[in-house]
Amino acid sequence: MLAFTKGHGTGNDFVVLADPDGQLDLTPGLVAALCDRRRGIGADGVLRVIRAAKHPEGAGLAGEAEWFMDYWNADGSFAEMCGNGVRVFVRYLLTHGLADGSAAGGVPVATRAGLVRAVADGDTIAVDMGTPRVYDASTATMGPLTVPGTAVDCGNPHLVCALPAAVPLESLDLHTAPAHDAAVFPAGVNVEFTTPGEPVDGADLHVRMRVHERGSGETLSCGTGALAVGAVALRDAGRATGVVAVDLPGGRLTVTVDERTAWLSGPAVLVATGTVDRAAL
Ligand SMILES: N[C@@H](CCC[C@H](N)C(=O)O)C(=O)O
Repeated sequence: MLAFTKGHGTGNDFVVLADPDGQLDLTPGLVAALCDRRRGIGADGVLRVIRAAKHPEGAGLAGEAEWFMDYWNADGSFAEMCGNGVRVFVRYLLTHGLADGSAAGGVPVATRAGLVRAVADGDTIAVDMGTPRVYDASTATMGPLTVPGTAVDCGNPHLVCALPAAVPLESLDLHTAPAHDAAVFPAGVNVEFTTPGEPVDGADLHVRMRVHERGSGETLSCGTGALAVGAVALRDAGRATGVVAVDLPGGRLTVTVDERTAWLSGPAVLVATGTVDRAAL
């Protein structure tokens, strides 16, 4: 039997597996079976909680972070980064006394994209994600609709596409992945579609979005996707810094860009614990 915790950040849901010493034989097949919404637990991805020193990709950061976020997409593929995943991961560490929430500088977490730090404040967990790199123009195509977009590196790859005013966000069929340019995104891409939102108190800009995630399909929320959308919204507004409210089907995330970095914040909760019969998956 395998013990698990289930958590989510604005509806982007994860199976959390505690494997501090790296003894679990976690395979793409097991990840996909756990994430299966009919035959398994169901999730957009798996977060393995493993000591950085015990994971080959985390060992280099073991001096700075005790824990490595071993993130897997629902189809069993890896991703370099997951913004909502980090927030749920830190919620797990704090709930289980595995990290000090009052530590100066926040809770450090090693990821495939490097070290991030998170700060908890009640229901909200904010992560210093570093400044996203807005770097290229490209397109996404769905059937007859081709939408120009902007490539953004948040540790993982994103393509942010502003919809024409005549195409409502709700009208998109994201059951299948939008086609993208493999020359720009050789490792695949997460595609965000955006439309402007009404003014929101406390934010300089407001954007609504939906996302098709590499390896997980359409999800209710994507933290790095919101980060990418926030960075493009600020660029398009001619601003170097500011606060962007990003509304997704699963709720609101806030992106705050200052001279040094970019913060991603929003709720992160643990909702269930249990055991799963590995042999029955
Ligand atoms: N939902 C995540 C992103 C997860 C990884 C992504 N699917 C990829 O393959 O890059 C988030 O909250 O950032």
